[in-house]
Amino acid sequence: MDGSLFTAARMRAIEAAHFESGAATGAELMERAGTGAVAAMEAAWPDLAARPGRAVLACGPGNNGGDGYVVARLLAQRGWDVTVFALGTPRAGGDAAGMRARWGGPPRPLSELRVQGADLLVDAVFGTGLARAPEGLEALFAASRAGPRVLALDVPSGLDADSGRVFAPGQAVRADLTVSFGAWKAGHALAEGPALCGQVRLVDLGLDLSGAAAKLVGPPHAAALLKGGGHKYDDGHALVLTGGFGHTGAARLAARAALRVGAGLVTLGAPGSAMLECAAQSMAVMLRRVDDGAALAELLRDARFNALCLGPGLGTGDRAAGLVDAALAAGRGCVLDADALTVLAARDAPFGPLHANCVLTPHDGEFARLFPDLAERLRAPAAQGPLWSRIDAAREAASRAGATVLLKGPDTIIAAPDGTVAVHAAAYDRATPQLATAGAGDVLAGLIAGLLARGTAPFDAACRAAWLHVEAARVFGPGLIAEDLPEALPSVLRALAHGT
Ligand SMILES: NC(=O)C1=CN([C@@H]2O[C@H](COP(=O)(O)OP(=O)(O)OC[C@H]3O[C@@H](n4cnc5c(N)ncnc54)[C@H](OP(=O)(O)O)[C@@H]3O)[C@@H](O)[C@H]2O)[C@@H](O)CC1
Ligand SMILES: Nc1ncnc2c1ncn2[C@@H]1O[C@H](COP(=O)(O)OP(=O)(O)O)[C@@H](O)[C@H]1O
Ligand SMILES: [K+]
Repeated sequence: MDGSLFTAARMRAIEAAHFESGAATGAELMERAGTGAVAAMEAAWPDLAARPGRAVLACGPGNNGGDGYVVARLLAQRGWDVTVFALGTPRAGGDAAGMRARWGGPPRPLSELRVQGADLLVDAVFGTGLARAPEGLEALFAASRAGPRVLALDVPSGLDADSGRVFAPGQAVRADLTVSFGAWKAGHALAEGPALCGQVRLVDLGLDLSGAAAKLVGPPHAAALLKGGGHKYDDGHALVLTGGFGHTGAARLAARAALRVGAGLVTLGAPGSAMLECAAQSMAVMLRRVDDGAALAELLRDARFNALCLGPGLGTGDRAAGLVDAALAAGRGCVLDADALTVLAARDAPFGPLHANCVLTPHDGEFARLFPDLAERLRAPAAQGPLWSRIDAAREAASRAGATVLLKGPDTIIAAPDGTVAVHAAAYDRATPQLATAGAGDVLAGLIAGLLARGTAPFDAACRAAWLHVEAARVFGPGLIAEDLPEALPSVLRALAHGT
C-alpha cells in the first residue's frame, strides 16, 4: 500500500465532484470498477483465469451491488457459470439498477445463498455505504470462511470502511482478495481490515483525489537518514534515562537504536545503583550518573544534549517523576514512552508540561490510561456507522496533548497537534508479526530519539522511525528478538542508499 487513506464520506464527495465536472458518469465508473475487479482477480489467481468455473455473487441494494452486477456480466462473458444472490433491489433509475438489468437475472434472494461447488464467491453486498450493523448475513459471513476463494468489492461487507472495525465479532465477510475502487479506504489499513481483506489491490478510477484522512508512511528518502559529513555533534547527542539495577536492558536497547539510526552521540543516564551494570555492557554508548531530577536539570545545562528518551525501564516512582519533570522543563526533543507515560497518566493534569517537541509513544494500554475517554469510544459498540477509528482517536489525542502521538500497533498511527495524521500499516506485504516481542517498543522509542537528536522534526521522526522499525524486522525475519532490530538497521540503510 502507498499513498493516502480516505473515508467513505470523502470518497462520496470526490465522486460527486467527478460527476459534476462531467469527467465521467456513475455508470462509467461502475463499469471501470467491475472491469478492474475482474482483471485484479485474474491477475491474482491465474488458474481461475485459465479455467473459469462456478462463480457465486452476493449483490447488495446499493452501488456496491451495482459493481457486482458488472462483475457477474463480465465473468459470464468469460465462460463462468454465474449465479447471483441479491439482498434487496437497487433504486429504480439508478446506476446499480441499470447494471442489474444489463446482467439479466433474475437473481435469487440472498437468504438462499449456497456456495457448495463454487470456485469463487464475489462479495458485493455493502461497500462504503454500510450504515449500520448488518443483519441476516450470517450465511454469507460463514460461506466466506469456507470453500471458494473470496473476492470482495471495495471492502468486505460488514467491515466499516473508515475504521476497519466490525459492528460485532465475526459479522463481516473474510476475503482472500479485496479490490479497492479509486483510493485506499482507511479501513483497509486499520484494525481488523487487513485480516478481513486478505490482499488488497487498487483499481484506478481516474478520480481527482484530495482531502485524505491520513497519509500512508512510505520509505524515507535516503538523504534524510544517511550521514552528510561533518562533526559528530552535527548529528546531535541523545540522552536515554534508565531505571535502577536490574532494569537497564530496555533503556540500553533504546540507546543502541538511537546510535544506529545516526545520533552523533548517545549517553545513558543511570542512577548510582545501575552504573556498574550499564558500564559493563556499553561501549559506544556513554554513561553519566543521573540520580534524580535535579541531577538531570544540571546535566541538561549542556545544550548539546538535544534529545531525550524517557520511559523504557524507567520505573514509576519519585525518581522517574522527577526526571520527567526535569526533562520536559528543558524543552528539548523528548520521547515519552512506557513508564514515563504511566507517570504522566497518574497526574491530574498530565498534558500541562508537554510541548511541541515531545513525542508520546503509547501502546493501546498506555493510550487507554492517558486518554480513557478516547479509548472507550474506540471500544464502544455502535449502532450506526461510520465507526470511530484509531485515526480519529490519535488525532484527538495529539491535539489534547499538544504533542506528537504515535499510537503503536500493527496499524501504527502518528498524529501531530495540528491535525496531520499518518498511518504505518505493518500489514499485507509489510506484515511483521515477529515484532510482537519484548523490547520492540523500546527500540522504537530509541529510533525516534536518535532522529530527534539529528534534528528531524517530531512528526517526521516518528514516521521514519515507524518505517525503519518494521523494515528492520522484515529484513531480519522470523526468530527476531529486540536486540536484533538495531543490528538490522545498517542493511536497511544500505538498501535505502542503493535505492533497492
Ligand atoms: N459512487 C461512485 O462513483 C462509485 C461507487 N462505487 C461503489 O459504490 C459503493 C458505495 O455505494 P453506496 O453508497 O450505494 O453504498 P453501498 O455500500 O452499496 O450500500 C448502500 C446500500 O446498502 C444499504 N445498507 C447500508 N447498511 C445496511 C445494513 N446494515 N443493512 C441493510 N442495508 C444496508 C443502504 O440502505 P440505506 O442505508 O440507504 O437504507 C443502501 O441501500 C462503493 O463501495 C463502491 O463499491 C463504484 O461503483 C465506483 C464508483
Ligand atoms: N503484530 C504486530 N505487527 C506489527 N507490529 C507489531 C506487532 N506487535 C507489536 N508490534 C510493534 O512492536 C512494538 C511493541 O511495542 P510495545 O507494545 O511497547 O512492547 P514492549 O514494551 O515489549 O517493547 C510496537 O512498535 C508495535 O507497533
Ligand atoms: K463488498
